[in-house]
Amino acid sequence: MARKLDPGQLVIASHNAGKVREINELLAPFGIGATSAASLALPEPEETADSFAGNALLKARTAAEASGLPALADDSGLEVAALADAPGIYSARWAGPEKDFAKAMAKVEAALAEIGAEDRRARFVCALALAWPDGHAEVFEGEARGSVVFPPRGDRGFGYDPIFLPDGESETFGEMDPARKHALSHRAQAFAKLVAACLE
Ligand SMILES: O=c1nc[nH]c2c1ncn2[C@H]1C[C@H](O)[C@@H](COP(=O)(O)OP(=O)(O)OP(=O)(O)O)O1
Ligand SMILES: [Mg+2]
Repeated sequence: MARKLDPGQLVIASHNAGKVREINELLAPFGIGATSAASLALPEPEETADSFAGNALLKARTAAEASGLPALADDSGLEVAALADAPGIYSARWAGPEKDFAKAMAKVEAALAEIGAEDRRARFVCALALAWPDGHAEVFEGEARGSVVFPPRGDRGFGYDPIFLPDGESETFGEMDPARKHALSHRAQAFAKLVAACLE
């Protein structure tokens, strides 16, 4: 049995504004007041684990310990099949310290061109970790399957959204209405599992 989350205060342990916005939109129907890690000036831990779940747990535990509140962290990334699932857990790092995702998307295109790959299959993966100050934690994973397209399309969303075309859709995550992204995304899939386990 997963531990239930009280509708009190929750810290969103992320320094990525795009993610924080999406997580707030997902939390809105549950009446949970969320504070951002940035507004509490929480430290940004080094992501030393070798999996999405491991890094999500590390971020959630650090924030729960520092704030004394339950903390929700998200570790996510883009896996491109022809690139042996790169950039994967290194998705943020491919954008460099300046967080230049135009550069990161161009790197994906160049890496595919370099090996002459025609296979464009890709997926977004998200691990959400919920940690309490006493050390208890729960992790939930979700994925969205699709393909990468070039050139990038659309300026909604964040990160690699402009090159991700979900299976069965005609618009990239960068083009589509945010509500549509929430119906399909890796983050929304993981969140639905969290809701079923910890909020209902
Ligand atoms: O829905 C998404 N749409 C587009 N790109 C996405 C998405 N979800 C993850 N991504 C990419 C960009 C992000 O920078 C990286 C996650 O890296 P990740 O370490 O989990 O997040 P981060 O460093 O940006 O913020 P933080 O660790 O403070 O939560 O994967
Ligand atoms: Mg990060």
